[in-house]
Amino acid sequence: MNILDKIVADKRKEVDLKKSLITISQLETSILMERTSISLAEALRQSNSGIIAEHKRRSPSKSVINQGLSVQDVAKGYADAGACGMSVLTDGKYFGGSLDDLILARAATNIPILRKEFIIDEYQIVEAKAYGADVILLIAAILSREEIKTLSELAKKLGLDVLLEVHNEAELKKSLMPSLDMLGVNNRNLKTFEVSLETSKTLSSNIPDDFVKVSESGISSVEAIRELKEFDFQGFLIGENFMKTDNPGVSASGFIKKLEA
Ligand SMILES: O=P(O)(O)OC[C@@H](O)[C@@H](O)c1c[nH]c2ccccc12
Repeated sequence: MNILDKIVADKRKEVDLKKSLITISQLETSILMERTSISLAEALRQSNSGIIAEHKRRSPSKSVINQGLSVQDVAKGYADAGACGMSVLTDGKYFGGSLDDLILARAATNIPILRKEFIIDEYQIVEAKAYGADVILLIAAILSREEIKTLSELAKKLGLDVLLEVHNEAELKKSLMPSLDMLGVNNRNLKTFEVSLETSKTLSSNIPDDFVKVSESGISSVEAIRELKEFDFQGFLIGENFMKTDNPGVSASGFIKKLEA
């Protein structure tokens, strides 16, 4: 079993357990169900920098990145830095995140927030909305076309944006459908952890213009973003490069200033 299979097997158990403890109707009583979501796709279309800054304490590829920060401070720092959006890891076992992180980030900022999670069930989409997310991630490597359709259509019904993540041409071909807003190319292979920005560059021409293109992972320089922009990418998801520092907001701010200079 590769790491992605393991994560998904654990996630199925976790979701089954949660469903037995808190029903969808209970989730739907959250006052955040009434909140109007902010579109990340729209924000990216209008942004110069296109930075989506991530809160990530640890990861299977890196182990510990930064365990000692308050997610509210990180969220405020990213928003003050001029990040276009924020991504919050909510997986606990492999990434050290939680739904509390999501709701605390929500309380701290008004920029669009992506729930970064391994979504395999409609339950997790209602949960995303109930805890204040604006956007959900769907990962093509772990979903069938039918599942992508059902999940993305539910997200749209709840007013959420959908970022669909691919890593190769087959995943991209199987996934294209109108209920997606953004197409993300993950430069990291989630099965082997290999990272190459070439993945984004190679796949970009196969992504139709109606989707906002996002390049994800392994981005650590302004120069890399300038290159990716030439391939029509408008969004750039950056985690470790900011999170490995003592003050991710300050690093994001310096990065964005340099990019916009
Ligand atoms: O820390 P990085 O290399 O900047 O990567 C951020 C983000 O792209 C990465 O965390 C990520 C992209 N897709 C995912 C899917 C699940 C978990 C994590 C991810």
